[in-house]
Order: sequence, then C-alpha cells, then structure tokens
Amino acid sequence: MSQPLRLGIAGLGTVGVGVVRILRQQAALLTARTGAKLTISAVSARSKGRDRGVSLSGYAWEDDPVVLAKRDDVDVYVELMGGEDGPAKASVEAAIAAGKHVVTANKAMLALHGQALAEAAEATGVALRYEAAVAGGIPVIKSLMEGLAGNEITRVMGVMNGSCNYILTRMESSGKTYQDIFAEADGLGYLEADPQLDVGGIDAAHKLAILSSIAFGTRVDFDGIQLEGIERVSIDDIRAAADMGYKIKLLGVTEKTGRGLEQRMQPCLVPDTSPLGQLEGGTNMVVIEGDAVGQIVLRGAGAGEGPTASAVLADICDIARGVRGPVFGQPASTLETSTRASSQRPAAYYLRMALVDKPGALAKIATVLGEAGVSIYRMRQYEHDEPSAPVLIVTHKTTRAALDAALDAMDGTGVLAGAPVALRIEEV
Ligand SMILES: NC(=O)C1=CN([C@@H]2O[C@H](COP(=O)(O)OP(=O)(O)OC[C@H]3O[C@@H](n4cnc5c(N)ncnc54)[C@H](OP(=O)(O)O)[C@@H]3O)[C@@H](O)[C@H]2O)C=CC1
Ligand SMILES: N[C@@H](CCO)C(=O)O
Repeated sequence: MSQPLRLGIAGLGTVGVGVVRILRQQAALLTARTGAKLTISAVSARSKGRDRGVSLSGYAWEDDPVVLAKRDDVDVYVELMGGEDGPAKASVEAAIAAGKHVVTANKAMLALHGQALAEAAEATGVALRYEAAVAGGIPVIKSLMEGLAGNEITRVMGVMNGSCNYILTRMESSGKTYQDIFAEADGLGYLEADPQLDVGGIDAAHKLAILSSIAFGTRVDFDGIQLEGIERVSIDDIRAAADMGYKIKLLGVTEKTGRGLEQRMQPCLVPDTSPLGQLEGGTNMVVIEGDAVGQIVLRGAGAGEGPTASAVLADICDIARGVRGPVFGQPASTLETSTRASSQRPAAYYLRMALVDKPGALAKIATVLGEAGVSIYRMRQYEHDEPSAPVLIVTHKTTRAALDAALDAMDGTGVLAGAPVALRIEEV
C-alpha cells in the first residue's frame, strides 16, 4: 500500500461534514479503491465549539484556514468554506504555493479566479480539482474532461441551480406566485444565504462559466455570460407556457458559434416532453453534445450533503490514485480568450401580451411582427371577461434583434394593454 494521503479540511458545514462522514464511514472501501489510506490531519471552521453531528476527535484544529493549508502534515487541502475571495481564495493560493493538492467545491471562486489559480497550480505541479463545484453529485467535470475527451463539444446546456428549478416547478404544481414560493423555499432553507445568487442566476452562471472553459478550451469568462434570473417569471407565464406545451426553466447554454462564444443563463421555454422539461424539483440536469457521441443527458442531485460530498470524494480518490492533469482539461497557458458572441443564435420566441379588445388590434400586432420579419408559428387568444384580451404567440425562428424591433414597434400601436413578455424557446 502507498503512503497515507493526509487531508486538511477547511469548512465543516453541509459539504464539509458530509466529506468527514464518508471518510470515517467508508475508510476501508476508499482504501480498497485507491490503494491509499485517506486520513484527516486537521480541520478548520469559524466556531470550534459547534456540535456538527460528526466526531472530529483525532483531528487537529486550526482557526486560520491559511495556516491549515500550509501544514506539513497536509498533502491535500480541501476548501469547503465558499466565497469568491476572502479566506477561500487566500487559503487555496497558500496551499498551491506550499505544493499541496487542492480540492474545492467553490464555483464562485473558480468562475472568477479560475485562470490564475489554474496557472499557479500547473506551475507548481499540483492538482486543483473541483467536481463538486458544478451540479453537485453529477460527475459532469469528469464526463467532459475524460469520458468525452475524444469529442469536439458543440453545446453544453442545463439546469444547474436546484433552488430555481424547485421554485419554478412548485409554482406550476401549486399555482402560487413567485413571491409565495420564494418565501416557501427560503423557509425550507433551500436558498443560499444571499438568495440573489440563486434567483438572480449567478450561482448557475458560475457553473456555466466553468463548463464553457472545459468544453471549448477557453479562459473562464463569467462576465461574458448574458445573465437573467427568474424573478420576473410570473405564474401567468408558467400557466400559458404549459398550455402551449412548454415548461419554463432557468437554462444555461454555452456554445461556440461562428460569431464567438455564446454563453446564456436565462429563463427559457423547453418542450414539456423533453428531458429538461420533465425535470422536477431541486434536481439538476446537464446536456452535453459532442460531434462523435451525439447528445448525452446527466441528471441527479445538484446539492446537499451526500451528493456534494460524493463529488468531493471523487476528486480526493483521483489524487490518491495519482491522477493529475491540467485544471481545465488542457494547460491553462493554452486556453484561449474567447470572443464573446455579439448576438444570440436565432430561436423561436414565446410572446404573451394583453391587447385592447377592439377590432383590428390583433391585426396591428401581426403587421408589426411581419414588418420586423418575425413570422408567427402559433397563436392563441383566450376567452376573457376583462376589457383586455390575453394573447399568446409562438414565433418561427427569428433573431433577438428582429424581435426587439417588433416589440419596440408594438409600443406605438396603441393596442397593448400592458408590457408584452418575450421568452426564448430553446431547441433541446
Ligand atoms: N451546500 C451544497 O449543497 C453545495 C455547496 N457547494 C459549495 O460548497 C462550499 C461549502 O458549502 P456549504 O457546506 O453549503 O457551506 P456552509 O455555509 O454550510 O458551511 C461553510 C463552512 O465554512 C466555514 N467557514 C466560513 N468562513 C470561514 C472562515 N473564515 N474560516 C474558517 N471556516 C469558515 C463555516 O464555519 P462555521 O460552521 O463555524 O460557521 C462552515 O463550517 C461552497 O463553496 C458552496 O458553494 C457546492 C455544491 C453544493
Ligand atoms: N444553491 C445551489 C446549491 C448548489 O450549488 C442550488 O440551488 O443548486
């Protein structure tokens, strides 16, 4: 048997406790699989005295994660505190500088500082692994880097924030408003301490930025993501989309186009019969398309103690087996700075509007769409008691620019009884 692999774990919250628990409960299995004994030398968190429901006896305590990261008896520094900067980044940098391998679940840090950290790790010859950072328990990093290494990746998309998917699917099943279900999710502890990270799409965009880099050999470009959260998704849209055969999802899409790298995280409609359309509750799904493999769909728990710790353990086991390799699948120095696509790939759009109910109103809308070059694919007007008429339109594929021109022109028609809602329909 090889030397023991000695771990230092900073962060003993949901994920950290899960990792300690698996290391304690599955010690024999992990040794059988890796050929090494995995031991914990030291741990760190904010409050030393807190009962965490798992024994920490036999592990040294460090108040300062940076000190923990540099300890002589630590081979692998496991960062599970979170936060894009602060102690997480400082301690990971310290660990790399001290020649320690690093495992982290911190998507925010990688999305914003991934390139610099990867360059530092590769210069020092240590591993920097982060399977848990994207889609929790789903082994999506490994799938992209290893299982699909022979493919040119054409598109990666998915639902990567369980809280948002919970909110959207609960709105549909309960018929309640966004505000009601947001409060419910918050009460159940499903949201991040700063809920804007979830509902603003930021957490999911961090994950998308990481996947883009691996898929397309580009430097992580979080700021290049066109980002929109779910705060403006209304129960009316969820109902209307369902009526037209769609579900609304916070969907991340990254693809390399002739116009540059297109990265989007926004509420989109997907067919209700598609795997993404059928994804319920807090589950995540990542869809990867490669030139040789075609399309593969990965589905599973994107968060929670067990699933996230499972992914952290996968990285620790790989390090124990001697697996190294570049951080984003190819040397960081060879990652290209991506050109950001200036426009979105053409798509069909869903439009919901309320029209003044008088002769010729619908004709004016149809004319405006036609003049902007936007063709109507399907249309539905509902029975109504109120003075305005609810109208749904699904367009043929069009550009966002043409649609925006039509929406601008609609303003001047005098037949709108409120601002129209436009949502992209993603081809899945
Ligand atoms: N929870 C999940 O399902 C998932 C989480 N992740 C990522 O995993 C990481 C950890 O998340 P999670 O376990 O949920 O977070 P928690 O908030 O549950 O735990 C954070 C831990 O870090 C400790 N900590 C915070 N600041 C410091 C500090 N300055 N010094 C030492 N310790 C500190 C806290 O100490 P104390 O307990 O004393 O307050 C706590 O133990 C994050 O990067 C998160 O984004 C990724 C995927 C899923
Ligand atoms: N807030 C995240 C946790 C996992 O990253 C989610 O809801 O998916």
